[in-house]
Amino acid sequence: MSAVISQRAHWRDYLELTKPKVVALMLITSVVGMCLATPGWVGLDVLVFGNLGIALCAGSAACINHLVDQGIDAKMSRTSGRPVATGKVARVNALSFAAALGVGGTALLLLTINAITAWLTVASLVGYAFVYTLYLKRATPQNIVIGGLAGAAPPLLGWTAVTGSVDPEALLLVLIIFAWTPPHFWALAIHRKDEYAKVDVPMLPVTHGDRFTRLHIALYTIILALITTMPYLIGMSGIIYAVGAAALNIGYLYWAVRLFVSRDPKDPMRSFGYSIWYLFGMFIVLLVDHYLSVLL
Ligand code: HEM
Ligand SMILES: CC(C)=CCC/C(C)=C/CC/C(C)=C/COP(=O)(O)OP(=O)(O)O
Repeated sequence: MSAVISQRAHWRDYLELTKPKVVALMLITSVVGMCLATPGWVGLDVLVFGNLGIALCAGSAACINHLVDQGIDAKMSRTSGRPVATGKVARVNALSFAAALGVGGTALLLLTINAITAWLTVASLVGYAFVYTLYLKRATPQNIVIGGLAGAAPPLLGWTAVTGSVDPEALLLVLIIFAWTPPHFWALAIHRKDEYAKVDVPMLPVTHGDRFTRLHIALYTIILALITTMPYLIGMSGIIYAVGAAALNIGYLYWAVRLFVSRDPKDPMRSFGYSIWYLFGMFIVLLVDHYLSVLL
């Protein structure tokens, strides 16, 4: 009896299906997209309903990822404890949950924000849950490069929630996350290479080896450092951003070089950890610069 009870799904299992920490960082980028879209303050309704709608749709996409990947998740030690992989949350319940989140999020964006934000969010949901998870992930080592576009969308979604239009500054914010995704993910993929090979997922370290992946992490980090200077160069952000971005880039370039020359097996996950702080820091610096530069 106790075994049955311990297997019963808890609300925390449903929360886990939404990949809450990933979605939380996405929401920071969408909030920054909103704030940078206007010289004034963002309306509380846009801030609350816009981010809630984006979060619900992103959570829905993450839940579909758990459903589609049930088989491979169950075979990899990093993911084998996930609620759908273990059977703790039944597939039908996960599917209903994903549908409710997706329909609820889309309706909220349509009713309280605008159509362009709603449809771009749906496109990101479909891009991650279906194009990336169902197809690209299993098809090509460029899976996360192309699929990264869906995860990079939140600052644009935040921007369109405020302006109703797709503008170049918003696309630059997308480009930052797009260029960040390969060094973010490939560091983890180096660490988990054997597991990906075991389940036949063609991640770059599996298909092209460790050295090639480390080189590509370094090249994308250089591209990322160049792209992140653009907000300053085009006058979108000021000196506070320039200094903050430079410091974060020096840190990431250090990790890229270290990863390329070092053989310490702990370094890939250290670099992965830095990637998350890097993106968080970059968007916080964009935000601080946006509000403080009027004072300078
Ligand atoms: C296609 C694009 C991406 C891929 C393939 C990817 C892959 C991953 C993987 C495999 C993990 C490890 C999860 C785990 O520990 O179980 C992870 C963690 C994480 N990712 Fe990404 N990611 C992508 C895009 C993003 C984006 C766009 C963001 C946010 C803007 C993000 C934020 C995070 C965060 C915060 C974590 C840590 C989660 C935790 O500690 O539980 N990722 N990512
Ligand atoms: C609407 C919107 C903004 C949608 C974006 C949704 C979203 C949550 C994207 C997350 C990207 C991510 C964590 C990819 C890893 O998937 P994986 O399957 O390679 O990694 P895993 O093995 O940890 O599941």
